[in-house]
Amino acid sequence: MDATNQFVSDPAVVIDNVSMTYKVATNESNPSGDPAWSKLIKRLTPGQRMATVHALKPMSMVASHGETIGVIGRNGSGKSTLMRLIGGNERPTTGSVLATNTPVALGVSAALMPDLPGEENIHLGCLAMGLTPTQVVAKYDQIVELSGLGSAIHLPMKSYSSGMSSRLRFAIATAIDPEILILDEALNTGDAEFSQRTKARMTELRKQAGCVFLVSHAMESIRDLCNRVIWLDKGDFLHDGEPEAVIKLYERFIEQLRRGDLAGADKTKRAARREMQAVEIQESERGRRSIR
Ligand SMILES: Nc1ncnc2c1ncn2[C@@H]1O[C@H](COP(=O)(O)OP(=O)(O)OP(=O)(O)O)[C@@H](O)[C@H]1O
Repeated sequence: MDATNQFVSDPAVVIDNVSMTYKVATNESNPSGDPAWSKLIKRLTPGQRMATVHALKPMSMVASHGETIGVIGRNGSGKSTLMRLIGGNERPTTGSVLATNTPVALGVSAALMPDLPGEENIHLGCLAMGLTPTQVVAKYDQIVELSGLGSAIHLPMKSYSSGMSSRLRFAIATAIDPEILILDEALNTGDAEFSQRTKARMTELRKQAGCVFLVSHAMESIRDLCNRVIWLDKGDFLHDGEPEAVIKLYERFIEQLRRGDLAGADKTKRAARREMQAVEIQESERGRRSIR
């Protein structure tokens, strides 16, 4: 059994040939060279064209229960796009995302109200995630403790620093012991003490066989919290494996770019892609998929 196959036990999320393409208006002349868009272009404001952004090129992977998967890559590589697709916030252009449960993103902030104190926002956030009022009461102390906000929990959320509100959002999002949790750049604003608590909570989730996706530019957080890492670059799924191995390749690539060694950076990318053991998801019978 190869390194990739060991990830395939007990799948939580299956990403089956998923890609995401956006069409955006641009002032650049003939950005995509796609004649099919010429009719549409005529209807746009003069001077504007449609550009095609390949935010995520076709990719397949399987995330299992008990995995904390770090998602790394340069700006604009498709990390957040992939998280939105996994979270069900957007539909992919091709392929499908299958999950064993509804993924919880730290974006419960949508349900939170800046004018209300943290304590009332705990109720709002938990209700928005489907907890009953009795369950919220049972979880309340644990959430306040994890947030580490102390008496600030009685202050309106609009008075919180970005670190404080991200701590509260993390505490709320993990309160329901989510089976699938998406943390997109959510933990970077916490201080050292919160990092310890976050780590402990994420270890608990992993032990309960949760599956966590963690997008971060902070390699220390990725090293600390993840047991698997995927690397995206300009929409390409470049590598997938043990954190140290993937981070080493990524850091070499970034260093080569910094030095202006484009040939070296390209070589690193090609090596990463070549070494990756891709999974193949097959439809064994209508509606049933198997993983190779
Ligand atoms: N709604 C959208 N409409 C058009 N283009 C988009 C949209 N969302 C993302 N993109 C484009 O898709 C590409 C990937 O963006 P994405 O936000 O997924 O990257 P990222 O890896 O999360 O970047 P960062 O590290 O900067 O957060 C970028 O080129 C971005 O401009």
